[in-house]
Amino acid sequence: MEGKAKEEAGKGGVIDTWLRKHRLIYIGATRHPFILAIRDGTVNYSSFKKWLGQDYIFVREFVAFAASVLVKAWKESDDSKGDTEVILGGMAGLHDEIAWFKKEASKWGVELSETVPQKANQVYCRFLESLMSPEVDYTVAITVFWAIEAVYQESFAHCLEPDTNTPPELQEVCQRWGNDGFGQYCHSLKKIANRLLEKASDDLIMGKAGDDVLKKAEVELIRVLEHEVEFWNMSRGTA
Ligand SMILES: Cc1ncc(CO)c(N)n1
Repeated sequence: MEGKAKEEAGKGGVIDTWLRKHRLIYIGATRHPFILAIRDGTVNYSSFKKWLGQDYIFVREFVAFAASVLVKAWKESDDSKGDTEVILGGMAGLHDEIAWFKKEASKWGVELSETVPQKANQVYCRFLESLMSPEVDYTVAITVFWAIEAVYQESFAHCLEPDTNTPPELQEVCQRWGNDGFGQYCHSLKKIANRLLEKASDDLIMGKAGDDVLKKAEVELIRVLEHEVEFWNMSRGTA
């Protein structure tokens, strides 16, 4: 990152700078018509069930990605900052989430064992798999990790705001990602990502490596947002 960008980032962190820069796609991912339909109570239940089955498959893949991020945190930082605890806490949450998906699927009559990943889901999972490689920098991986969690947090918290018409039977789903604890967790991930991005930016100024890492983190962040939009689109489609 150049001097000016860094100066600006100093005010709210690198991530907020990027979110301002890529605002349209960020809004696209966090205020998608699928989410707006939950929020105004017009959601189509076949879409919801489709999302549920597909997201279960995604989350199982995401667990493996989370494990790869944990390994990177353990390897690359001295962990005096406690990064591994934050990630481990996230993984514990994913463990609960998988149990919750099974319970929810049986409630809605979705047969998880018969659910096949749709195209957008396959593409997103392949993207995650590419980021599990040891070659991928911890800074890039944690930025991606934060973005994936943050999109759901922002999206579902939006459905829980006052004066929304989120159907009572979907409140619990929205609570899962929209609750304050999940918000805190996302904030912790964001702080870790910002710290590492800041460091990459300092390394760049000192003439050390860093430029590649920053560029790649920004590119992959945008890709996450694009994949999230596609994932919502897939869920909304009745095919
Ligand atoms: C597609 C998708 N993105 C993000 C999350 C959550 O964090 C999820 N469960 N599924």
